[in-house]
Amino acid sequence: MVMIYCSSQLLSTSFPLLNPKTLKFDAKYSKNWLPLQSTEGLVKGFHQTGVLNLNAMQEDKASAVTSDGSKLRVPHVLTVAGSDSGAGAGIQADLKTCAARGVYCSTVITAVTAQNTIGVQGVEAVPEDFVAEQLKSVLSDMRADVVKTGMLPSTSIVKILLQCLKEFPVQALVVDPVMVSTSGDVLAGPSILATFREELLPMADIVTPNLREASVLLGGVQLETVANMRSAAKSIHDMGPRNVLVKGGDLPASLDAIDIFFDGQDFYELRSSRVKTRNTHGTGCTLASCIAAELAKGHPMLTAVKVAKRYVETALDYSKDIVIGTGLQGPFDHLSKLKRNVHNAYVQRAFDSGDLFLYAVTDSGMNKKWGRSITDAVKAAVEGGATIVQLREKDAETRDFLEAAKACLEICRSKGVPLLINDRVDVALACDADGVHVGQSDMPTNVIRSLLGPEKIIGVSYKTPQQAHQAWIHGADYIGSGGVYPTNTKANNRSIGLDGLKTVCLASKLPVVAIGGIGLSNARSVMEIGVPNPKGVAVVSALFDRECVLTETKKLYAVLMEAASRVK
Ligand SMILES: Cc1ncc(COP(=O)(O)OP(=O)(O)O)c(N)n1
Ligand SMILES: Cc1nc(C(=O)O)sc1CCOP(=O)(O)O
Ligand SMILES: [Mg+2]
Repeated sequence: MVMIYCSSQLLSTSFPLLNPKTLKFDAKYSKNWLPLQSTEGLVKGFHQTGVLNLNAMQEDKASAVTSDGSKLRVPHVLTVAGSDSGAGAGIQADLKTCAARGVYCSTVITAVTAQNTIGVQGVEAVPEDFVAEQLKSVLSDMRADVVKTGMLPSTSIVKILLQCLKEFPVQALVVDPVMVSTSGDVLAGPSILATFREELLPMADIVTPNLREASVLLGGVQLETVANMRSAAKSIHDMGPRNVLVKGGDLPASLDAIDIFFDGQDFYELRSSRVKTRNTHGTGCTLASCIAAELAKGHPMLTAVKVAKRYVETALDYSKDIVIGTGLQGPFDHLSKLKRNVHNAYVQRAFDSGDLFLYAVTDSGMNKKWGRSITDAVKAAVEGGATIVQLREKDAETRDFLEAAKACLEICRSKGVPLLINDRVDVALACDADGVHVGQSDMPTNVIRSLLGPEKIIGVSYKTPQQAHQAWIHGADYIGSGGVYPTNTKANNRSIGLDGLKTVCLASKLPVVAIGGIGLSNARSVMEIGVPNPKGVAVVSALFDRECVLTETKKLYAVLMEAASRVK
């Protein structure tokens, strides 16, 4: 017998599955488990078979959570499945799903398929001993929280897996009973059916058959209605799995995608609108691995199933018109990222310090004063020679700001000019802007980087050499330094003068753009301070608090070009 001891506070914050309040529910959901005793501060549990199971994981997490942050374990799904060369399904879908859901995924490959959007051209099973070796390598060292199975091509492989799970128990086993591919190709022969029914399903915490698989498991019954699905879920539950999800994606004459979830007591009819798309290859693998990922995070089974269904629906909707392959069934985009490079045919080029040369920063108040839209102002600045644009719309409504940003992006991209958003990382993300400019009190650079990704431009405002060093350490791309001169555009702004700018420029390993009170009359002095930095000037009122933005931008560009030629 194995016992663990945890404070109730730790239980409730870190281990919802073992919270005394929910223990009853978990004992039902994972029927190998029984609570022995539940007292004020202590919970003792044991596995009926005497095998260390859920407790092993929780115990491990307990020490990880209470020790220093660097020891924190991440949720981990091990997928035991076949490789799909087309990468829409199988191991490849599982890896992408777990990555998208923020869960680590290790892989044991049971078979290699030659497969594309037309069908399965070949299957090569991995030798059984080698499947066993992969299982042992991962489970003996890496402690998976949840195992998810896909293609299991032979009875022996099922037996090897079950043996390994006895030796290295995990929190949950998710079984996607892959028997026939969506293109109709058989991936697991009839001999394996008995082993599925008699040995694998009784060990499963959830099994996720589609209509065809449910029918095969039940000896060929016809499944054509939601009522049929309910009775199928019940009959499959009788084979031993703790939960059953019968997927009705192929249900004839249904506008919705209806799945039936049965936990042994209650039925849940889960509905989502059917996404009209050819790109459905791999939805089964994806749904099961997402369930596994959510379980690994500690969510209860029904929550995991609902999140997984929503995840698949969202990914399908995002991918509904992408075109990969010539066959009837295409893959979808698990990470919802592919289209950005297809739609606009725009791939962001690397940031270059030369981009800072004439840096136009918009101001909604000035645009209103002169009766201009943001887009008209940006168009004029770009035509006049601005080499980078920042939308600094301090009092715009978020929705208006986003719409304006999208329109300005089109203008800037048509001229190859990067467009940054001031302060609002959310708006930059939503419109896929080229980057952001932030100040000292905005989001930290490393957080912005993790949100925006490695290719985006991050500029940060700094006034001192020490701060300039920080910007470099934290991974910014450039520094905005000022106010060089007094300005009316930004309230209570401390000026650092040309000397202050020079000190920052000398200390900075990053390119610097000067800002604050700069215009036609003094841009030359800024560019000629006698150090390699600054790379340019950032201006607001000198361009936008003027009658003609185009003319003023052209004039400033000419001044800067002349200064640059002198510096050379
Ligand atoms: C190029 C450039 N440099 C500095 C600033 C100032 O940014 P911040 O300190 O965040 O102040 P606000 O612009 O938000 O008022 C800038 N916007 N651009
Ligand atoms: C937005 C901003 N940031 C500053 C800083 O010192 O960081 S000065 C400034 C305003 C710049 O406007 P103008 O070109 O009209 O002087
Ligand atoms: Mg700011």
